[in-house]
Amino acid sequence: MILVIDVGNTRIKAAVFEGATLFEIFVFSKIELQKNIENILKNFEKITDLVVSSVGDVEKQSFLVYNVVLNVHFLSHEDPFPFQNCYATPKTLGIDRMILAAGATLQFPNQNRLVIDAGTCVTYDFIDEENNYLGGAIAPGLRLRYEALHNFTAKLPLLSLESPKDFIGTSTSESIHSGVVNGFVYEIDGFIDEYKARYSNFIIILTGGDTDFLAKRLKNTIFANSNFLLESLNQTFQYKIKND
Ligand SMILES: Nc1ncnc2c1ncn2[C@@H]1O[C@H](COP(=O)(O)OP(=O)(O)O)[C@@H](O)[C@H]1O
Ligand SMILES: CC(C)(COP(=O)(O)O)[C@@H](O)C(=O)NCCC(=O)O
Ligand SMILES: [K+]
Repeated sequence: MILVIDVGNTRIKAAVFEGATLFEIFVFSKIELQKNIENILKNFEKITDLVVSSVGDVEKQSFLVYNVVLNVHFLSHEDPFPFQNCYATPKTLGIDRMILAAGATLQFPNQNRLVIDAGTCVTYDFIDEENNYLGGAIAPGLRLRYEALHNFTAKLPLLSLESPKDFIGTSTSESIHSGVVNGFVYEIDGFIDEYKARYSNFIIILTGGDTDFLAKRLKNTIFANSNFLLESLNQTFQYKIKND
């Protein structure tokens, strides 16, 4: 049994797998890390390996303390991946994006794939049918847009995510919701349309904390799976064991 942990910039997500079977998912904050790992290890005594993907600012030591009872693995760009990395700066490519690309390559063979991860940032990653990872885009995520409007102005309040009533906002709050939510949705659909203009055929995987909110609002057909990164982490680790 393995415990996979994805440290993002907002939250930590963890999952217990045995082979391809997912047993349970846990979502928590950085300060609750130790308490959660200890609980998980107590409930799943068969866990032998801890597999970590981190783009957040959690110290490696927070995981290395478990080295006495578990094999601790930090995935990095030096591990084997099932695609050709064509990024001009492969060492600065986020490990979360590499794992998403690996999951897309392994789960959807012989086709073009676009992965959209709507987390703290929204990231786009494209892997063509010959398994070349081409790159994509990084933009502020949904929550970040609300926070940026508040933090960088004198007058705008900090609002929580809400569906705009219309694209014409008739108050300060409605204008903010329209700008953030509609703007985000138009942007994602706009990106998808650009990819469609260049590639006749590809599948789209949507993941990240805003998956469910976005899935029903996009005009394009997508495969929505908020657990895609955790599943991909498990698959990338299995791939590493076979190919190291
Ligand atoms: N309970 C929650 N706490 C924080 N963000 C949440 C929560 N539920 C949904 N979200 C949304 O999830 C996004 C963060 O997604 P997530 O995948 O957790 O990010 P990351 O992987 O970067 O840590 C935010 O934009 C926010 O709108
Ligand atoms: C773009 C990211 C900040 C996204 O992080 P997330 O929203 O998943 O927390 C992360 O993938 C990262 O730090 N990337 C490094 C730069 C790059 O991928 O080119
Ligand atoms: K992301």
